[in-house]
Amino acid sequence: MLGARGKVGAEVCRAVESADDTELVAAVDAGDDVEELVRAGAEVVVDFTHPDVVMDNLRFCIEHGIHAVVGTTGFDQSRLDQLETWLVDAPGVGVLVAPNFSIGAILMMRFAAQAAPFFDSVEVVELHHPDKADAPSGTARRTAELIAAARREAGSAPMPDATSTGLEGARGADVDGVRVHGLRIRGLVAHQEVVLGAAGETLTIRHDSLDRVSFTPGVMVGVRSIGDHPGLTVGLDAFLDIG
Ligand SMILES: NC(=O)C1=CN([C@@H]2O[C@H](COP(=O)(O)OP(=O)(O)OC[C@H]3O[C@@H](n4cnc5c(N)ncnc54)[C@H](OP(=O)(O)O)[C@@H]3O)[C@@H](O)[C@H]2O)C=CC1
Ligand SMILES: O=C(O)C1=N[C@H](C(=O)O)C[C@H](O)C1
Repeated sequence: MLGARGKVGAEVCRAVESADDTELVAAVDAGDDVEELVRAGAEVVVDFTHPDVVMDNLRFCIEHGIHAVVGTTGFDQSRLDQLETWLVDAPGVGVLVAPNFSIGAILMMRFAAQAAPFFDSVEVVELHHPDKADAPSGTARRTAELIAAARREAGSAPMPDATSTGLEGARGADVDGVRVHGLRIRGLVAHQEVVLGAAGETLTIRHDSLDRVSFTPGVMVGVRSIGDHPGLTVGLDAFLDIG
């Protein structure tokens, strides 16, 4: 485990230790020697650290032939391309990058993409605890990309928006043409709403992670599956039987 003393890392350590078919061989956090992963013979590394350090961690894992299950966010296309490049020299190694491991969040993204072509307007609102480093959240970024792809494929018209003047940021970030708004509120964990609208109606799809245990079943699916999936996989959907 990389990020073993972090909020999610601590939950993952508990899940790995309490399962019959997995063993926690190394619990590494900031300041610890990453070589411990190799000395301990880790077959799979789970990374819940920080966007600033995750790429160095993954280069280390790939170079040492260790599969990786990555929850850390802050990934854009250039980072994913970099991982693909490193993986060319390590053909047996699998890396899973999943912006959200909770089954509810994965379904929320699916439902949003499915609904998006049926409405004129779609915007994403993500709400998180204020200790979060990245904005928008990885989940919101991925949701917006999926919505944009679904609308492109359906030939949807551009979304209506008459804004011609306003304060910078007031309309959120533009991710692939989809507006994403971020709130950072003490007391929250991880929440997201996708708000869709057409003449005379709106549809709101909301997901709430109320506790970080919501992420661990999905992480365990990733840990058990990644060895059979060499190369880069983005999103846990590929390992779930959800069509
Ligand atoms: N994909 C998903 O389902 C989810 C993803 N996340 C993402 O996971 C990441 C971590 O979230 P969270 O647990 O809340 O954050 P935390 O800050 O609670 O935990 C991160 C931990 O990683 C440690 N760390 C920092 N640098 C290194 C390093 N080089 N090697 C090993 N450990 C290191 C930190 O130490 P220190 O504090 O001393 O710097 C800290 O203990 C974030 O990017 C978050 O967005 C979160 C929830 C779910
Ligand atoms: O930092 C968090 O807490 C979370 N990060 C992930 C993200 O950026 O989407 C997943 C979840 O939202 C919790």
